[in-house]
Amino acid sequence: MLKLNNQLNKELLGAHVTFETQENLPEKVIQFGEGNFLRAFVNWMIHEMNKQGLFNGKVAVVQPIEQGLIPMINEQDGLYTVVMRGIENGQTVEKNEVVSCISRGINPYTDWNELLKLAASKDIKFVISNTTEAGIAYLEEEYVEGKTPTSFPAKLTALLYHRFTHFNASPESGLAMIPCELIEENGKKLKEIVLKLAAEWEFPSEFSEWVENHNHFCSTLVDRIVTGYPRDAVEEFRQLLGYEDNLITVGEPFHLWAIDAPQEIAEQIPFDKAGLNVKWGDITPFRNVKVRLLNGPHTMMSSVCYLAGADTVQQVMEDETLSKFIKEGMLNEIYPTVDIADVEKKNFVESVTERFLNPYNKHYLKDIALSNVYKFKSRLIPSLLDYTAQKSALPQTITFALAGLLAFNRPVRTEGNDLVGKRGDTEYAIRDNQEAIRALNEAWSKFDGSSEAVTALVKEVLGNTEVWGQDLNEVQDLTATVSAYLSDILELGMKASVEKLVSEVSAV
Ligand SMILES: NC(=O)c1ccc[n+]([C@@H]2O[C@H](COP(=O)([O-])OP(=O)(O)OC[C@H]3O[C@@H](n4cnc5c(N)ncnc54)[C@H](O)[C@@H]3O)[C@@H](O)[C@H]2O)c1
Ligand SMILES: O=P(O)(O)OC[C@@H](O)[C@@H](O)[C@H](O)[C@H](O)CO
Repeated sequence: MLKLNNQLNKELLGAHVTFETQENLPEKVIQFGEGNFLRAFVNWMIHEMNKQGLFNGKVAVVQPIEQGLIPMINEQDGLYTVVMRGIENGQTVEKNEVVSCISRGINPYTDWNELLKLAASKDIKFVISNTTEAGIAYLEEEYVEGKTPTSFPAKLTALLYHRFTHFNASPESGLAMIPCELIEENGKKLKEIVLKLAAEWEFPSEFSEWVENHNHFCSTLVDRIVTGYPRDAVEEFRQLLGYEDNLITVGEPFHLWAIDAPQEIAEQIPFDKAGLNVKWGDITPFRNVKVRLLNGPHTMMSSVCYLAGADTVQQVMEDETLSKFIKEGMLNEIYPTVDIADVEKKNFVESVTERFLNPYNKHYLKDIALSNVYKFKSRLIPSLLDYTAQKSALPQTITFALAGLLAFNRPVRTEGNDLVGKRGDTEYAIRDNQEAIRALNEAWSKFDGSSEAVTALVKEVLGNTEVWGQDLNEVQDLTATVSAYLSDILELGMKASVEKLVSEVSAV
């Protein structure tokens, strides 16, 4: 890799920025995932605790898949800048901070033994992860001693087994797993897969008992909008910071981490004592409100508003029609399905609206649209079903967004495993899980433009139980309504169709 003269690393750091190196702290955390979010959220928090002398530990970062940022992380001695931009309590926040809690990056595909060695360290207490929703998934695979397993849960199982044997099953050697993946009961799901793999790999039953009794798998819910590397403002940041940093990650000041863990873990990793917004205890209320009222509207806008011409969340919120569309969905359709006190709900919606309008973070709809079929299923279908059950009618804007999702996922061609869609003259990548890609590609390939073909396409896609986990055609009136909206989108274009929808909804 090309080394730049002015690139951030330990040597350069002293000359350019003030910080505490916390050089000799022990590695206490193994972290699966080196992405933008973890660096701007968990690592930023650990850095904050270290600054206050409350944790005194470093993080060894492991790349979960073969391609990743480990070489870049090591090139910069684990250092990178978190750029915080936004409005907090009415005040503009603009902070740049070099985070120094990462000791090193380990590539398990080239250094598996190094990772096992670390797993056998008495200092290690935590495994933190964010491997996207796709990462906590069971994959059938063989265990071959000394060989890097493929999936993240399989890597974790092998690593825990090594620790178990190294410490002769001692209860004190158990770890706390703190996953951040945005799936329901992430900790519980991760544990189930670990135990399933342990049984399949015929590890001794004492290992499973040790996993059960002396390790904790905490379910968590994370919240911070992180837009990542500022790819369209690289020069601006180079000037501002005075050094090159290939790992800058941009995020908003707002942060919330709800962690369901026993008291002893809260004491070992005392985020809240460092003034961080970490809530220990039941995470269910936080999860419902956040996934439905923040991620849900994001997913609605990622297909509909992108095809209507907007590129960023801020542009959506500043456009009269598009913001009405999103607000209608949030306030009148999703809001009644969230079961928490009205005051809290109102506060949350107000803060989300302010966060969506953040003028400093460019949050691209194309990024949010990654895996948007999968996200629609987990972030919007529950609201659609609850609303329909409550009101005996379909939520119009969410239903329209479902039609918009089908339109967004209309391929003009394929490229490797991805599909390519088109907005005007601009092509965009359609990336999703294999079932969704297959279902949409097949359905659109039969489409001949007739009105019967629209209904047939909608029926086929909504009926794909592999994609949705159920047959959505069974929801009263859904097939016909989505078909009508999709016909509008195909005939009038997206912007005019949203205008039509918004005027119909406001007239009711
Ligand atoms: N960016 C945000 O605002 C934000 C906020 C809250 C939660 N999240 C969650 O964090 C996740 C990562 O976001 P990011 O912005 O850091 O993305 P990123 O692309 O920077 O990082 C993705 C990480 O996931 C790993 N990964 C990807 N596919 C994988 C797979 N199949 N198996 C194992 N690991 C895999 C990558 O190696 C990388 O470490 C998202 O899926 C999202 O649910 C993001
Ligand atoms: O990160 P994703 O791709 O799972 O979802 C896109 C956004 O909805 C998400 O990143 C939010 O900004 C985040 O969940 C806020 O905490």
